[in-house]
Amino acid sequence: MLDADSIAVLGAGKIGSIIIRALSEKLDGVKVIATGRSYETLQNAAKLGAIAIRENRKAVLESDLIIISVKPFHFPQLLKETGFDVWVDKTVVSVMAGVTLSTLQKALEGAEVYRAMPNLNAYVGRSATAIAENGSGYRKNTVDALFKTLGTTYWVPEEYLDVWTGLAGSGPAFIAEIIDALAMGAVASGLNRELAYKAVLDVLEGTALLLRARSNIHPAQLRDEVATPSGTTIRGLTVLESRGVKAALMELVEQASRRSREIGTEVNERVVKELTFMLQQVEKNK
Ligand SMILES: NC(=O)C1=CN([C@@H]2O[C@H](COP(=O)(O)OP(=O)(O)OC[C@H]3O[C@@H](n4cnc5c(N)ncnc54)[C@H](O)[C@@H]3O)[C@@H](O)[C@H]2O)C=CC1
Ligand SMILES: O=C(O)[C@@H]1CCC=N1
Repeated sequence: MLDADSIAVLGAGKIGSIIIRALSEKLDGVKVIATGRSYETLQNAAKLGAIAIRENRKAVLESDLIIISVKPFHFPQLLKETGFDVWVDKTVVSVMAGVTLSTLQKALEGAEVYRAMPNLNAYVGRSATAIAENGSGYRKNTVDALFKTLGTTYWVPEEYLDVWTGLAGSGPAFIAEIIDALAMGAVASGLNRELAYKAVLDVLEGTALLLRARSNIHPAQLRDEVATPSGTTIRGLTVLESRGVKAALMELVEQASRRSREIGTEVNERVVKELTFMLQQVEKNK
């Protein structure tokens, strides 16, 4: 049973619209309200089953649970639009990269806050979503049920969220790049693009299924089973080693994770500035 009659998705962009679609299709009797800046965004959200409106403040006031899916650097502007007197007793889940629970708690006074990191594989119900909570856990089961409509959920300490962002949040982009490179290699060797692309996707899906089916064996074991002495695989692996591809992939995740932490610090500074300004305005108008 969901402990929320009405859910708002603030910022119905790429991830927001996938969330709207999943909530509308998979949860019965829940009202989904979506906001966006452009006519196209609102029209798309309405098509996916949401009540699409322009006013963030109204969306928050009319909802029990709010998902924030604007870009991290648009968060201060969003706060300006909602005001800071609307959050008491609301449950808020941010999917913004980097933005910490402490920043959210400061900005959304009186709300119960969660930070989640899904990925675009949610489109096919296969997001690996990490979620961190900040204390009361009042609507934890509801938050879990919502994100299970996108795939698998993992409840983790907040310190893991930036790494999760660098690995699983950004992951579909990294894997897409590798898929493209492998397909291009096949094209360079004479296979047509269409067949090459199909083959890479089959290999990728099959390898993930195989590793899971064999009780999560270490990938190195599978690699060694494939690599015949003096065969084709070891010739290919030698290229990866000589070009430092493994080290590059390790650094890729480290750098992406670091960027998530940096975004967290930068957004916190901007939010504090915005809140200070908003409080000054309130004092002035007294
Ligand atoms: N794209 C991805 O793969 C993932 C993105 N995220 C996070 O989700 C958030 C959104 O990312 P995307 O969907 O990729 O971006 P996006 O740009 O596609 O979506 C953001 C939407 O918010 C709207 N917006 C901006 N300011 C607004 C305001 N004041 N009021 C209402 N709507 C407003 C924009 O017009 C846009 O439609 C980011 O914080 C990102 O870090 C999280 C996981 C995966
Ligand atoms: O690139 C980004 O910042 C966002 C977070 C995870 C996926 N996209």
